[in-house]
Amino acid sequence: MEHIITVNNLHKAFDSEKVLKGVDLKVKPGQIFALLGTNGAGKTTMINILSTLLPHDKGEVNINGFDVKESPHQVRQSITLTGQFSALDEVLTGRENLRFIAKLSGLKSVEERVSQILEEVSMTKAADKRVKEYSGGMKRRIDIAMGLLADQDILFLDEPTTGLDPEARKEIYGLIEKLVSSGKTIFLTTQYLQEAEKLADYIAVLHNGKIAASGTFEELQALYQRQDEALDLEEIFFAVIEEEKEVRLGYDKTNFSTNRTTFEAPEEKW
Ligand SMILES: Nc1ncnc2c1ncn2[C@@H]1O[C@H](COP(=O)(O)OP(=O)(O)OP(=O)(O)O)[C@@H](O)[C@H]1O
Repeated sequence: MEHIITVNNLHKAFDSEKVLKGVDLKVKPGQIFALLGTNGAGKTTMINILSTLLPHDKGEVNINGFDVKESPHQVRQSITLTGQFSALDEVLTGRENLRFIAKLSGLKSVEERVSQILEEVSMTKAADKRVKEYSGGMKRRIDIAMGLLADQDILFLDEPTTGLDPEARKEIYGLIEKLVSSGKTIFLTTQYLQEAEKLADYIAVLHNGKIAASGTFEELQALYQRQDEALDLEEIFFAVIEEEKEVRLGYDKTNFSTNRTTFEAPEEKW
């Protein structure tokens, strides 16, 4: 399968607020795909639609060969979602939390699977301590571990490092890299652009309800330059947003030059 996630012309409105206005994107299997956007751009809305939690108004979403509207059950069997807020019971230990979810999911060989996953997220040593004694990074690792129990192919991680200190963020990124090297596809949102720059195989910027720019970091660098100077992802992100504003309002460009001629997602690069 060339693309494990395909989104075509996706629209979503809440009452009169149009949040997604024709999103197109494609994700290759085994990639780390980072969706970036300012607060309120619609990143969580996207993740919720792609993971079948929220119905969309128009367009097609295909996950692992299944349409989210026609085959939500099969989509759910292909994915896991770790949201922005921890789903852990603080009174239980990490192991007990995992055991609970493993049993609820009807997994076989629960103890063996739980130990295996604890090892995978490097939490074997602290597994029998109560979650309330864990650091933020440890909690997040158990949160991600819950999603790994059933061994799905695609992981949606909504801001997996938000609220963590730099060291804990590094640990989570190490874990994400490990998961991808074991064959998972990761679709994540993040506010930490430097980390997305280092980690992501493919980056898309959601702005004004559409993908305003997308590509590998190197492709984005080639498209957005300032006087032939290479930009980092943060500078590219602001250039994209600034450029969109200029195009919508009809301003002249002043600060940034781009090699872009259109503002459509560069399909040929997928
Ligand atoms: N259930 C809902 N009902 C009404 N409006 C909603 C709902 N969910 C999201 N919105 C609105 O949709 C817009 C996009 O929200 P969303 O949470 O998807 O953005 P985001 O990019 O994830 O933001 P953040 O980075 O702050 O988490 C916001 O204006 C939000 O208020």
